[in-house]
Amino acid sequence: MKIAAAQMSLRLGDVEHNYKQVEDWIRNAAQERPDIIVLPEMWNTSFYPDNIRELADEDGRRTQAFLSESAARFGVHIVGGSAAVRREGKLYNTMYVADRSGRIVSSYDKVHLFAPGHEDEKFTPGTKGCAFSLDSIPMAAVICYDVRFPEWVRMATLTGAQIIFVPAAWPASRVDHWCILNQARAIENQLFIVAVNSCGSTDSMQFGGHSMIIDPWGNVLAQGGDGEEMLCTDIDLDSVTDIRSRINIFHDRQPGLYDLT
Ligand SMILES: NC(=O)CCC(=O)C(=O)O
Repeated sequence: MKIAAAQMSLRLGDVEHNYKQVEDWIRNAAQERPDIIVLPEMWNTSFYPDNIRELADEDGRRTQAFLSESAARFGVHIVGGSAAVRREGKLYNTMYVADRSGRIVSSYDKVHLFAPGHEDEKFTPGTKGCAFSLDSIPMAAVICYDVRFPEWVRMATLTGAQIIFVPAAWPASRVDHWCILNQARAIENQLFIVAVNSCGSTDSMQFGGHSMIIDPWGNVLAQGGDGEEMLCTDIDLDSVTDIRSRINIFHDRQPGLYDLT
């Protein structure tokens, strides 16, 4: 399976520019004939302008139509990072996944909102995880700060996922955490992690890039630098069963003992 990860620089609050840019990137990535294109977090507005409430996509209608139409046009699955979405007057940081027929197969509202950046004051957290299949392969997704919560990523793994996507808008100042956490999540869950960060800067934030495609042994198959870049890599899904047969943590874990309260 071939994965393309779009590490891009987005313009804060410039929704039209960002749509055009994402459209160009999807068109260019499609020339490499990937099975899946993955976008970063909150690509419609960047993370995040003061007037986010006005700019957010009402009911995610435009985002879903755009991802669906792009996926069908280029015959590629799109894990749509996330977009700022307004539903019933509330703001959400929402991922949509479109399969190559153009069907929206999953959506996910970010559950762990980044309180140090006041995301929790503006946005409403999701209440459910995200698991879906593409080409009959089970996969899951979390968004950015979610990756700091190993229990949440383990829950996603226990759905049978072989790949977990982590779109992000992670700052350069903590890019060492980003790399280590993603690698740890791949090793401890014995699956592929496709972690796609933003790069570039806004007035107050420098995003860290260093998107990563990591195999279930923790090997980094592809890694971005600081700037814009499309990572494109083949992954061998057989390695999930191979590694789990060598060290079978899913057989050896003791879930009955994991509540000490
Ligand atoms: N967009 C985010 O969730 C930022 C997360 C972050 O900066 C961190 O966990 O550190």
